[in-house]
Amino acid sequence: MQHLYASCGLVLPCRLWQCIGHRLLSMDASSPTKSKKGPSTLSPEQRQELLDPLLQCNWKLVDGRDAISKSYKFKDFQQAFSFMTHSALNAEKLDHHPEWFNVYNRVDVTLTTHSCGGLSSRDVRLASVMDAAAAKYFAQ
Ligand SMILES: C[C@H](O)[C@H](O)[C@H]1CNC2=NC(N)=NC(=O)C2=N1
Repeated sequence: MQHLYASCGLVLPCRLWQCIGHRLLSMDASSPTKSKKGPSTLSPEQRQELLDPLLQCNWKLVDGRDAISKSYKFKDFQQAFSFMTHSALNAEKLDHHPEWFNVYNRVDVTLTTHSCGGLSSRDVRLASVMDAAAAKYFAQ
């Protein structure tokens, strides 16, 4: 079985995806995310393990801040807005929210964690959720 990872057409074996997902879950359980301190920024090792797959799927590091961004293009406004609705509902469930901009069929997304001032596991999770939503709504 395979998991369609992201809208870039990259297909990761399900086992690899489970490995990344499992890593995210254990980070959330063991890191201060669950404590009053809130999420912490990714370590260099976590960046390599968790961010590299996203950078292969058209996510880019943002100049001048610890954030990632991606521009999605859909067939029309209806699909772009469906993607945004789906992503917004999931962002709310994750209690983690994107910075985004929409014009017609384009949605530009920037992810970072405001409370820790940089990239955390929550951004990786939300990026994965948005890529899965984009695949559902046929981003080009
Ligand atoms: C109170 C609430 O949990 C926080 O404000 C959450 C909500 N969504 C968030 N989203 C993002 N991107 N960064 C945060 O630090 C953040 N914090």
